[in-house]
Formats: sequence, structure tokens, C-alpha cells
Amino acid sequence: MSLVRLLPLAGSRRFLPLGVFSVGAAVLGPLSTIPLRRLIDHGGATEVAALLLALLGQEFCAALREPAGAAAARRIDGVLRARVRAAATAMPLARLENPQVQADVRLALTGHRGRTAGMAAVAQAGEASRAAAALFGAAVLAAHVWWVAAAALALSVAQNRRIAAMLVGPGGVESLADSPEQVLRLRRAGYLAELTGGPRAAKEVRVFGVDGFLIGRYVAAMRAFVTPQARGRRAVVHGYGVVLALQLAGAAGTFGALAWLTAAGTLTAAALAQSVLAALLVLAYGAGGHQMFEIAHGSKPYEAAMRVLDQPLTAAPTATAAEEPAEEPALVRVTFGYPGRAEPVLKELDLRVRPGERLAVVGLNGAGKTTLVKLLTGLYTPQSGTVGTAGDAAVVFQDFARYSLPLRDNVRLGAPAHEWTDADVLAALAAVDALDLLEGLPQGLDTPLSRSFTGGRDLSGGQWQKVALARAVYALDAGRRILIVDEPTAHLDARAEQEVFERLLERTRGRTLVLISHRFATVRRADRIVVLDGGAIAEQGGHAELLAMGGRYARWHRLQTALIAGTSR
Ligand SMILES: Nc1ncnc2c1ncn2[C@@H]1O[C@H](COP(=O)(O)OP(=O)(O)OP(=O)(O)O)[C@@H](O)[C@H]1O
Repeated sequence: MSLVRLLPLAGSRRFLPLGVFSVGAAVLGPLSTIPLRRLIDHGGATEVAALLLALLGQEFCAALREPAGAAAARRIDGVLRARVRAAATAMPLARLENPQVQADVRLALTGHRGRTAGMAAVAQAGEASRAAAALFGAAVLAAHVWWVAAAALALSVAQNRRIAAMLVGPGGVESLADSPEQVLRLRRAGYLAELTGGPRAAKEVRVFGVDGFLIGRYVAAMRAFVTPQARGRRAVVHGYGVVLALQLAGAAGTFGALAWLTAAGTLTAAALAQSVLAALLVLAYGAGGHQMFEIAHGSKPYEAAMRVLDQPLTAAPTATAAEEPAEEPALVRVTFGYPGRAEPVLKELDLRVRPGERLAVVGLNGAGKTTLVKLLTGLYTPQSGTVGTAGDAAVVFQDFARYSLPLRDNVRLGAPAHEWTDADVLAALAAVDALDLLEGLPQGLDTPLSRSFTGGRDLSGGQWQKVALARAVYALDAGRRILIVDEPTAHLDARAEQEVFERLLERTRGRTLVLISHRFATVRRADRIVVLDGGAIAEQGGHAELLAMGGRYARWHRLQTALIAGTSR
């Protein structure tokens, strides 16, 4: 795998300096041996100047390579992240929901242990520059004594490989931390740490007094992770002892051989000086370098990014599936199942939504109502059948987005490109009986809806639901024709539900409305009610019609009515 192919992403302004400094660092060291030899042979100011220039130039290039490399890496990462984000945004939802794809997107965007793909690309170029310097040095040395050059180069390459294997190779200490067992241990410890100190479980931690228990669990989990790591690090320390001994022996052998050849009259003093400088360049490669960490860790986000970008960006359904934008949404003989589940959720389902219809979908938990919404909106592609997608639907999902942004933006995000005024936002809020929300917000529409921002406020579940509904109404006002709402009033109390739903019906008069709800008080107002069961439509009709039918709908209705009567008694 060649990470250096990412380098052009840095753009010529960053790529060129990096290239010049890398080449300078690679060639100026070996080149400095030429004036050095001439200086010892015949002296001369020009030789002194050339030697100094070459040596200083090498230092200069090596030093400037760092900032040039950092700038190039930042740019490469910026470009790559933008591409990964674009690919993730364009990806079919079913693919994005795959945990492996999510892990790849996260890894590509955040890097691995502080290292990124850009850093790895720059480090690989640096490693190539170091290897080139060693090769040129070996060539200079070989011009005098080829066997010393060959031995020094072989030793250096072997040492370099050995250090890399010990630190970042498979089974090395760095990859130990990436092993599935260690990752799991660290994740467990991280989760426990977040539980003890974070806000996620803060209420229960206090009420049930489980902090001591959790801290004990955290310490045990951390110990389970740290023990093998410490063992691995001890092995590295021992391994380094061997590397150091070999390095010293190699240097002693190289310089000893050069001294012996000089004493024997084979090498002149000038050739000796040139060979010593060249040998130092060769041996330096054997000492390894920090680049290997950048390459090893940064390769992971790079590979993850390549996997994300290589994904076909369109859905890849089986041959019979088709999807087309439609006037009104429709499913024709649609079968859909989630990956890894033997049974499809929906089987050969036919559902055509009529223009202007108020359609309600009911069914037990897990019957496939939300799945149906995702199919109707084109977020999922079925395994077979045809979907006429509701391309211009405003949708309120069950797990609607709660943006930690000002209230105004939370509403506006229903149609971000729409020319808007605060009056439009307020009208959308009024449509779902949410204007009283503003009373609790110190900066009105500008108040961020999260306490983690200065001046921000948290909302209750019901208030959030009204904001999500207002967003959908705003989208309708901006031109969307169809409203699809999945459990629109689940977080609202009975009075608020009644109020909101009445207003919503009024506001969307004449528009197509698809409504998913467990509440019969809401559902009964629909023109048509579809009962989903066993992946298919079990019953359909108006409220009175379904009650008269005496089937599932009538049974569930009886149960809910009895329950409400029981609780209100
Ligand atoms: N992303 C997913 N991956 C795998 N299985 C899923 C996924 N989403 C839903 N399911 C499963 O598909 C089935 C249908 O789920 P769906 O959410 O469509 O049901 P629902 O009728 O909306 O349920 P509820 O009334 O509880 O909201 C369930 O068994 C659920 O566990």
C-alpha cells in the first residue's frame, strides 16, 4: 500500500516545499562527502564552503521538512475528510447503519491514536527520504570498499525492520493495544469512566449510590487492559537491548574495517574520511525513526477512508427492486428485511397513498411501521418490489434530530435553503401549539437548545417533539407536499396531543398526511387506517369500519379504551 499517492492532495503550494526538503535531506548528506574528500586531498576555500553548504543544507532541509510536512498532512486530511463526509452523507441509510461502515467513517474522520492518513503519507515520504540517504551513502562507501558497504547496509535494513516489527508490526506492542481483546477492554473501561464521571447516568448513580461499585469495575477493567500492555513494553525494552548491541557491533565492525584498510594502505586519509561520513548515513537508517508510528497508526484511518470511498454510493438492491420519485408515495409488492435477519420485516406489501389522503398506519411494536416510513422516503431500498418514493415529504421521525443549535435553526433546518423570516419560524411553532416554549427561553429564538452552550436551555421530551413537528410544518410551508409523522405525539400529554393534532390537521388540510401512531384518539381521525401485522396489511378501512370488522384493530381499540377508563377511574 502506498500512502504517498495521497501527497498530491496537499496541493502544489504545500507539496513542492515538502518534496524539495525531502530530496535535500536525502541527497545533501551523501553529496557532502565529495567536498570533504577534495578538502583532505588538496585543501581549498571552495571545498570548505561547499562542505559547509552541503552539511548546513542537509540540516536546514531536515528541520524545515517538519513544518512543511505538518502543513501538507493537515491539507491532505482536510480534503480526505471532506470526501469521506460527502460519501457518508450520500450513502444509502441501510449501509450507513452498518456498524462496520460507521466505525470506518469514525476512524477516517478522527484518526487513530492521534495519527491521521495525511501524517502517514508525509511520514512515508520521510521514510523514503531516509532510505534514499542511506542508499546514496552506501553507494559512496561502495566506491571504496563494496563489502563494508554491503554489510553495513544489510545490517541497517535488518535493524530498521526489526525495530518496526517490535514496535508496530503484528504482535508488536503497539498492535497489541489494537487487538480485539484489548480494544474491548479499553472500551469497557472508557464506558465505565463515562458512567462514573459523565452526565449519562448521573441521576441513577446518585440515587442508587453506585459510584463505588462503578469505580471498582473501572479499576478492574483498566487493570485488565494495562497488564498485557506492560508485559509487551517490557519485551520491547529487552528487544531494544539486542538492537542496541547489534548496532554497536555493526558500527564497531564498519569503522574497524575502515581503520584496518587504512592501516593496510588500501584507503587514503581522504577516502577514509569520505567513507566514515557515508557509513554514518547508512548506519543512521538502522536506528529506526518515529515515522513508523505515524505510518502504522495513520494507515488505519487511510484504509478506513478508502473502504468508505470505495463503497458504491448508490444503493445496491437486488435485480427486481426499483425506486422512482412518485406523485404520491406507493409500495408495490415490496419485500424488505434487515441484514442478518432471516425473516423480512415487510413481505410483498402493497400500499398506495392517495393524493390528499390522511392515512394512519397502526401495528404492534416491531410490526415494521418505521421501516415502512424509511422505504416510503427512499432511505431504504427493498430487496424486491417497487417503491414510489415521497421525494418531497416532510418527515418527523420517531428518533427525530435534536440539534444543539438555536431554536430558530432547529425549525429552519426543515428547509435550510428557503428564504425565511422570523415570522415564518413563529408561524410554524404556532401551528403545533409551541409558542409558549419561547417564554422559557431567555434569548427567544436565539436560545441554543442545549445547556452545554452558554445561555442554552434543555427542553422536555414533549417540547422537543413540538420543535420537530414545527420543523416539518416549516418544510411544508417551504413547499414540501406530503407530511409523514412517526409517533408525532408520543412525548405529549393527552391534552397537548389533542391540541397539537387538531392544529396539525387544520394546517395540513388538503395535503397528503401519513401518520403512524399507537394512540387511537389520534388515529381515528384518519381517512383510512392500515393495520400492519406479520409484515403485511392485515386490515384497512375507516375507524368505524374497522371497529365493525371486529378484528385486530377493534381488539386493540377495546384494550386501549379499557386501559384509559381504568386509569381515569
Ligand atoms: N436498523 C435496523 N437493523 C436491524 N433490525 C432493525 C432495524 N430497525 C428495525 N429493525 C427491526 O425491524 C423490525 C421492525 O422495526 P420497526 O422500527 O419498523 O417497527 P415499528 O413497527 O416502527 O415498531 P415501534 O412501534 O416499536 O416503533 C423490528 O423487529 C426491529 O427490531
